[in-house]
Amino acid sequence: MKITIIVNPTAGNGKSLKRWEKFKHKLNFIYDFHMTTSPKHATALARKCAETGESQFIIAFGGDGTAHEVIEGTLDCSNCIVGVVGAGSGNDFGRGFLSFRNAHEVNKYVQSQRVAIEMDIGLMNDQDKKYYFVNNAGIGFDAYIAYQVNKSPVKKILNKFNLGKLAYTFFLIKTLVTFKHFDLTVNMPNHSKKLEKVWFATVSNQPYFGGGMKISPQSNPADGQIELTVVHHLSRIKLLLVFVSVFFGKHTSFKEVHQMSATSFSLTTNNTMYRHTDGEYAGKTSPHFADEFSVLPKRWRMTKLT
Ligand SMILES: Nc1ncnc2c1ncn2[C@@H]1O[C@H](COP(=O)(O)OP(=O)(O)OP(=O)(O)O)[C@@H](O)[C@H]1O
Repeated sequence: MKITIIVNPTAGNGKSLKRWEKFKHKLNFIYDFHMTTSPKHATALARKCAETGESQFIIAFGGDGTAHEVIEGTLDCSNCIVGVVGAGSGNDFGRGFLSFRNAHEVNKYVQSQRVAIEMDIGLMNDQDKKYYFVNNAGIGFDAYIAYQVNKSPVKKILNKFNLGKLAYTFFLIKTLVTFKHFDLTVNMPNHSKKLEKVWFATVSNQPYFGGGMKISPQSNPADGQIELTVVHHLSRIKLLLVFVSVFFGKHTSFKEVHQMSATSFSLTTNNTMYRHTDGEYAGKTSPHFADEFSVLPKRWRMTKLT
């Protein structure tokens, strides 16, 4: 089996590279190595490995974005196993999936039988484009905050002082004051629902989002289902309360939080709304045109750690 390590040096605002410099000296096997040079590069590198037809063990070294990109490059590769070393800022992947915590665990896996488990991936399809999501995809309030934080130069400056979360808090408060709700029509295989005054709708493949919030406690990335969480009809103050309770997975007891499980959801908004997939900007909704969210079961293979 060929082993390839793909490192995103920019993940965790550069901390990933520093961690890699120490990590590599503890590895006791032979591997190919690539450093990404731009967004989506990890997908191209992983796809190249997958296309060789050889058995491949590909390790993504970075944050959620890097894990996502490597997985996307190995979709439907039955000879590929993806392993992840979480070295980003949010690292929700490591909360919902099992990832390597240190070099010792990677060495141990390489020396073992290298057992793999098949995992689901989510797909968001609008009229023009497909977007995959490993963790979750969303529309509305949270997507707009993620968009603002990612494009803000302030985030880079604050990250240098380990204060990246302050940027998120700033945009959360700003958006809380200015955000205008939307109406959402949800179509599922056997019923439909109209929800008014919606703050956000999140479709989850695994429980965590936003850097540790357990938004969808019942999600399981290997069960052939995805879960929709819709938060609507509540005041700005109560929304803050919901956000706090999400950290403890207690938000599901609020009557304004709707959760449902299915293999697909078709979501239509009445206004243009920001979207994200795995925390990255994924365009905007078009009013009255549906975005299709579905689960693609068992489409990639992950290290099974014991
Ligand atoms: N050399 C590079 N220069 C600039 N951006 C890069 C480079 N390599 C990868 N990227 C991009 O960096 C983005 C962020 O990476 P990643 O999500 O892994 O780290 P993070 O944002 O710190 O972690 P998390 O998502 O867990 O908070 C990804 O969207 C990826 O496309």
